[in-house]
This record gives sequence, C-alpha cells and structure tokens, in this order.
Amino acid sequence: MGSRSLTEEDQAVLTKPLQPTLAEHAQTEHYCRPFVDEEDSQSRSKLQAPPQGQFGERPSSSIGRSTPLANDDAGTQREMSLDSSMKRRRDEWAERGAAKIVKDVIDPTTGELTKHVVKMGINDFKFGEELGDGSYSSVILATARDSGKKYAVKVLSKEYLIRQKKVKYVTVEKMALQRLNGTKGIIRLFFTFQDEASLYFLLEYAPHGDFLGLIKKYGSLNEECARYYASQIIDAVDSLHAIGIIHRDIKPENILLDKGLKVKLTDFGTAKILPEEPSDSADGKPCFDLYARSKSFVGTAEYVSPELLNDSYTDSRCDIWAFGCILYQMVAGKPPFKAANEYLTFQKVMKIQYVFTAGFPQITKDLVKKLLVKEPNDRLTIEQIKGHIFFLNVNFENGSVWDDDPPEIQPYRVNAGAMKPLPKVSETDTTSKLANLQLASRNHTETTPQAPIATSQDRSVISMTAATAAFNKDYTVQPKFGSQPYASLRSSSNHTDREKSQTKPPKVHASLSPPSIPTALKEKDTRSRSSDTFWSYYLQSLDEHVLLVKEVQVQILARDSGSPSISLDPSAPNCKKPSDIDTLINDSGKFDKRMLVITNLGRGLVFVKKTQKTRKEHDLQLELHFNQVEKINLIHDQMLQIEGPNTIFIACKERKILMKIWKLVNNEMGTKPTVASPKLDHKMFDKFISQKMQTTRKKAQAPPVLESGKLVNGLPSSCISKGFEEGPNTNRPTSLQTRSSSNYSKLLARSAQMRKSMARTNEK
Ligand SMILES: Nc1ncnc2c1ncn2[C@@H]1O[C@H](COP(=O)(O)OP(=O)(O)OP(=O)(O)O)[C@@H](O)[C@H]1O
Repeated sequence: MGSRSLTEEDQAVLTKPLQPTLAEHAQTEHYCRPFVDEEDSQSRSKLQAPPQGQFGERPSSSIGRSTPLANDDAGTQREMSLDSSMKRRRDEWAERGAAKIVKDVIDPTTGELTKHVVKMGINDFKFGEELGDGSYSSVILATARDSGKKYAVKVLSKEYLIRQKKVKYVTVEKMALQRLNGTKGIIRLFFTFQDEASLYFLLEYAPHGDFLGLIKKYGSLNEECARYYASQIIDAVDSLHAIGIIHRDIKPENILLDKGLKVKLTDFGTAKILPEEPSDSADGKPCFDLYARSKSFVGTAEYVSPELLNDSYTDSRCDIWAFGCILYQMVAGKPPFKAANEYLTFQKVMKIQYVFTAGFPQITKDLVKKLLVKEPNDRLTIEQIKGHIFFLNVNFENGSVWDDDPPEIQPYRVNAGAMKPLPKVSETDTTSKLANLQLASRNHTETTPQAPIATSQDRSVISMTAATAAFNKDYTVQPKFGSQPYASLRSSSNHTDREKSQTKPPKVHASLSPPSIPTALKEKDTRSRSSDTFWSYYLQSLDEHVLLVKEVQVQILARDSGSPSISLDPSAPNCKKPSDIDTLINDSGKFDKRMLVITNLGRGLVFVKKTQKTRKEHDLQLELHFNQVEKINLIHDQMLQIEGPNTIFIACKERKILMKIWKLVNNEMGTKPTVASPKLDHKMFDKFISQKMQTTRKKAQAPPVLESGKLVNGLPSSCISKGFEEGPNTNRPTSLQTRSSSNYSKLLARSAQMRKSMARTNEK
C-alpha cells in the first residue's frame, strides 16, 4: 500500500478538501488555543511525522482500517529502524499533512494580541483507547500533549477509502461538519490533518458513548427521559435541515452523549448537502429544498424509511422516520422494525409492520404512530412534532432543551398515568399549545398499518389499525380446552416472554382470565360481560395486525364422544376490513358467527360460540379441519403456509399454536394424529424448528427458503436466494452504504417485479 498506489487525482481529492483553509480555521481558533503555544508550534512543525510502521503499515483489521498506535517506546524503536527515504517521506507528510491553525498570541514585548498560523498534526496528540469503530473508520481517544484536553480522533485509512470507493463520504462528512460547526447538538469538528496513510478528523470528545449504549444499559427509558432526549434529537435535526443538511443515517449509535449527557449527532458520511436555492425571503436566511429527492441507497436497515425501499428515493423526511424509530426504541428498548436479517427487516419496513409493546405509553404511541407513516406527506413535520402533546411542557424557543440538566435516567415502567388516553381540547380553544397540537393531530390522516403479507390473492389477510391497548401489566391468558392448554395469549412481543414460553411448559390456568378492558370501552358498552363481548373488546384493543378473520363451522361434541371439531368454512366470507368484525357482533354485543382469528403476535384465537349452556369452553377439545388442504409448509418458525383452494398463511409467535395447526392439518391430509400431549408437541416442534434453524443458519444471511417457486415471506423464493453474503447480523446495525448497495437495490427491484408478475398471474 502507500501513497504510490494513489493516483494524482485521488491525492487531490484526499488532500485538498481535508486541508481546512485559514478562513475555516479562524472559526475554530478559540478551540485551537489549548493545543499549542508559539514556541511549541515552531518546533512542532519541524517534528518528524510518525514512522511508517505507526501510521503507514497495513492494519491487521480485516477491513483495512488504519489505527494509530500510542506514541510509545515501541514507536521510538521502530523509528530507529526506518530507512532514510521513509524518514524523508514522513517528514514531507508532517509538513504537508498538518493542519494550519490560526492562533491568538500575545506579544510579550508589546502585550498586543496577534494572529499566528501554527501547524498541528499527529505528534501533537497522545493516542489512547479506541472509542468505537464504524464501517470505515476507527475512533480513538486523543489527548493534546500541551493542554491535556481530550478529543476523539476519527482515523480513516486512505487505502481502504479508495479501495472501497468511500472517498466521497469523507469529503461529505467534512463539508457537512464544517457547515454545522457550532450548531447545538452536533459533534464539533475542530480540524482535520493527515499523514501518508491516514486521514484524521479531530472531533469533540463525547465521553458518555452513544445513545444505544444508554438504552441498552437501562433496557428502556421512561417518558421523562425519552422526552428529554427526543426533544434534543428533533431540535438537532431541525437545525440540520435549516442549514440544508439531511443526515440520512440517524440511529442511536450516531447519537453521542457529551460530558453533560446531552445529545451530539455524529457520522455525517452519508449526509446529503443541499445546494442553496434562490430565495426572496426578507430575513436573508438561506433556502433549501428539503423535498428534493435523492436516490442514494444509504442508511441502516432498522431505521431506513419505506420510501427508499418502495420507491427508491429519500428526502429530509427520512430523518423524521428515523426519529420515530428511535422514539419507539427509547420506550420499547428495541427498534420497531427488526428481524433476523436485513432482508426481513426491509420487508417489515416496507409494510410498516410493527407492533407496540404492552403498556406502551399512550401519548408517545400517538406520536410514534404519526411518524411511522408510510407516505412521507402524511408524516408529521418537525413543526408538528414539536407541537405534539408529547412535548407539551417543552419549550423549543428559549434554549431550555439544551440548557436543562438531564433527568435521572430510569427505565420505562408501565404506570397508570402513561395509559391515560390523550386529553381532549375544544375546537374553539386555539390559543394553547395543547389545542394547536390536538387540532393538528386531528387534521393529520392516520395511516392504517398494512398487513404483513399481501401477495397471494387466495390468502385471507386483512389489516387492522388496532385501537390502543390498555394492558396495565404483562399477563398470560391461557384458555384451557379439556386437559390441554391450547393457546397462550401474551400481551407483548417481548422476547423474554417468548423465550420463557419456549423453555417452560405453559402454565395452566383454571379458567380464562381476561385482559383488562379499557375503561372507555367498559363505559361504552356495559350491556354484557359475556365472553364473546369480552373477545370483541379484546380484538378491538389488540395492538396487532389481524392476519386472518374467518368464519368457521363448528361442530362441538361432548368430550367423551370423540374429537369435537372446528372447520374453516371455505364458502363463508372473509372479513375484509377491521370494521367487518363489528358486523359480526349482534345488537346485544355478541358474536353471531364463529370465527378464527389469527394475529401476528401469535394470538391464534379461536372464538367458539357456546351452543349449550351446560358446556364450558375450557372443556372442549378443538380441531381445525381445512377442506381440501393440499399441502402445509412451515415457512419459518413463525409462519405456516396452508395451500389449497384457500391458501392461507398463519403467522404465530406461539409455536404451540402453529404446532397444533400443523399437526391437525397434517391429520386432515391423512397422517395419523399423534396423541395430543402438549409436552410431546413441544418436543416434536422444538426438534423440527431446531433442524429448520440449522439449515437456515447454513444459508448464511439468506432468509429461509423451502422450495423454489414458493412464496417466502411474501416474495418468491427465487428473489431471495442471493445477495446477503456480506456482513454478519450483529446487535449493532450497520449502515447500508458500507455494503454492496447494488445487491439490495437489485434485490428489491427484482422482488417488486416478481410481485407484480405474480399479481398479474393471480388476476388471470
Ligand atoms: N466524538 C466522539 N466521541 C466519542 N466516541 C465517538 C466519537 N465519534 C465516534 N465515536 C464512537 O465511534 C463509533 C464510530 O464512529 P462513527 O459512527 O463516526 O464511524 P463511521 O465509520 O462513520 O461509522 P458508520 O458505520 O456508522 O458509518 C461511534 O458509534 C461511537 O461509539
């Protein structure tokens, strides 16, 4: 490696933009003061640049990052062994690569303040621990030798940048940070310098790490903390946009916490710097087109906006989408869109497929719902966000957002206050902030989250904008049919719950204990507390997407006279929209029909209408019989595909529900049923799943594919067999631009095409 491999053009790109001009440095002179004094600077400019071994060697890291070692004895020894030509090159770089800083110096004889230009480079700092590493840089703690002040130095290997064609990101990052210098909530860039092998960004040090670390440490943040940080994040985003910069990769890892635990946005490598538009505004403020579309495939899967995936463009509203994801994550402890791999995450984002965790605070939920909206035009604007009731007591005008100390960091705990519905205001009260924001909310079109799957005509899939759940505590509801626990109903998609359900046999409750019914609903209809009314309330308050609501024919037999059965009636109409559920409820608030409801949280509910007073629901054994089922596929561990005249997909988190259905459908196909034993079922299913998982894992990042030509996660399997060879699925999401973006673009384009052609085939 080394400079010889660089073309002149590369050198020009790398050298020129990264050398701040005197004018640029003049802005930062007051920050430069700690580094040098007059005397030092003179000698320092003559100092030798670091030896090749220190900064010029190929790094051992697989991605080829260059990490400066501490300037220690080892370095001195290596320096002794340098040959003279290397020393000469290094000296040249010390001169050429140093930053020129304008510095105020008091003349000792006259006492006058004069400006001097001094050079600052690698030898002015002592390097310490690595603070973090990104996809194309390492960030190292550096201490100024003279003042002892701490800085974060972002080190980028020139060779890696060129090889990976990332030079433009560095240029963009520098330009964006220079434009933003001094903006509240943005990490400060003091200056940049370079040596033969690396580029260095001298950044303000954020000693409390990144926001992801904070969320992980506490698991989640309570509303007060979430509000405190959300107000800073949105205010920083507002400032960015006001000066024509779109971040495009906002995520918790790119939000640092400074010494006062306040927000500092960082990592502007994939930012979009907007050109200034002609403006006739009287205030003379620069004008930018924040809706100018850009086609770059940048961002991070979990925070990427749906318009980039669906329509291949983004604008400033992608930052608002990311803000919505982060707000959700603060309270829920995990991002709203997360799957086993990026492909599946994209699928969720494209379909706005997310659910609120149990007990998610109402007001925060309202804001998140209005941010995670597919159509960018329907997303709240920053102004509307600041006016949302979530920020009722936050004053964005007087600087208190940045001046106030952070509250004590506490995780979110469900509390009665958080579950209160949004306060109402009168239409006539237009003076208060509350009124404005309520009216703004009213005018805002609420977008219905879409059903997670929508590819096959045959599939009976509907989506439901769920009304707010009012589950004050996590609960386990276990309807008991006969001696066997049948379905475990859980209030959240919480992993812990799931894990528990996978390792322990399910708890058996004596009777079905209902989740708490929202007070408002209780008031609305107190006619009946019968189980069917309960279920209707329950369904309406689910924070889930209903995948299937199907009328069923029920034949209930006494326990001792054989297996009772429930069969899906293929001729019975499917519910097409959520309000259809209401049509199935009669005047006295009871279901007229028998229904099977499958939801995406694993609440595969079978509502069985009691036919005889004497018979209790929990004494029934249920079976599902699907007429003319041709084939049943376990698409992955949470989804069954049942093929036949009515092909349906059933998504369940609860494996035992899938297991039961799978087994019973198999039975319908002629396989002898095994003796129903929940334990046995679990074992069999565990075995099946672990085999499935092993095969899946072997296929690296590719989503599970069963057979070619079959739909997998809503897409033909042929679409998804390639393109995921890069990058492991780590806990810390990585930016997309660091991978081969063409893979994703191609993949998405191909899958869109396939979906279209499948839809056409279905129509025919
Ligand atoms: N100023 C700073 N102070 C403290 N730590 C920092 C600072 N800048 C960066 N870091 C740490 O280094 C990590 C990587 O930094 P950064 O995101 O700027 O690198 P990158 O190569 O641009 O990453 P990405 O993969 O997101 O593109 C951050 O997540 C953070 O933990």
